[in-house]
Amino acid sequence: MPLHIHPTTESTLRDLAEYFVAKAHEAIAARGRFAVALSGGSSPKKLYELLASPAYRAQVDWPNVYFFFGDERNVPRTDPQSNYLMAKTALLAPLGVADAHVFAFETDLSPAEAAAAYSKEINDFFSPKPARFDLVLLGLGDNSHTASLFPHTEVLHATTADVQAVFVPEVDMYRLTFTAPLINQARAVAFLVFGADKAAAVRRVRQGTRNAEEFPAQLIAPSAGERQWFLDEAAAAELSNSAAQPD
Ligand SMILES: O=C1O[C@H](COP(=O)(O)O)[C@@H](O)[C@H](O)[C@H]1O
Repeated sequence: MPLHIHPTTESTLRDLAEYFVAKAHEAIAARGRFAVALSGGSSPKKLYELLASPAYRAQVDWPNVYFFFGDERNVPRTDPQSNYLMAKTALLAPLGVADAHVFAFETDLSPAEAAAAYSKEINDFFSPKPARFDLVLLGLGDNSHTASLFPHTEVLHATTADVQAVFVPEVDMYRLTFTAPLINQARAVAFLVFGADKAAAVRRVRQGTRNAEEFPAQLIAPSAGERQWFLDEAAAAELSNSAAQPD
């Protein structure tokens, strides 16, 4: 079912953790490894803590998991805003993931150089095949951005499956982000959204008039993969019954 709505944030997180475990099993059984792109921002920390907790840590063959980041703030890895730091603290360090399995942005480079270097790392990892993540985790901002695909930014028009740097006036900083074409090459994409302050964005992205300039998350539509939404009831509150039906 592409749309998973739960009464609480906790049950939403558990469902997504189970989905993560299932996708990891599937990928490792089929290809010997699981390549996942983590999301950042405020929503996924609890998911990462759950995955590292005793209930889930034994369910995944972590040594065969490779971690990437779907976007990053252009800040040092030690900065509290760093997506890498959050994931390291909540997930990677508690699990003892080897550094060689963690692909973090080199934010000491210029934004353009960091984006180019990350694109190359991704291409080298998947070479000779095109970059195809087993799972891309995504959040949704209350302005309908996802990854660092912000409204009215140039990166929304990207036609190449790579990583780009974008200056986002709204947050007054450079961000580094997967382009929509790169995300859409994934085998699976999962949005995690909770809280009433995201309800309007969920409705606009899922049910609103097509307008990716205003609602960038509308760009996410895997060409040969699945797209899942994990919502709590508060985030799903503005969906009409018909829109609450599976995609
Ligand atoms: O996919 C993502 O979405 C968030 C927006 O999520 P929020 O929980 O911070 O509102 C984004 O900023 C984040 O970096 C990204 O990976």
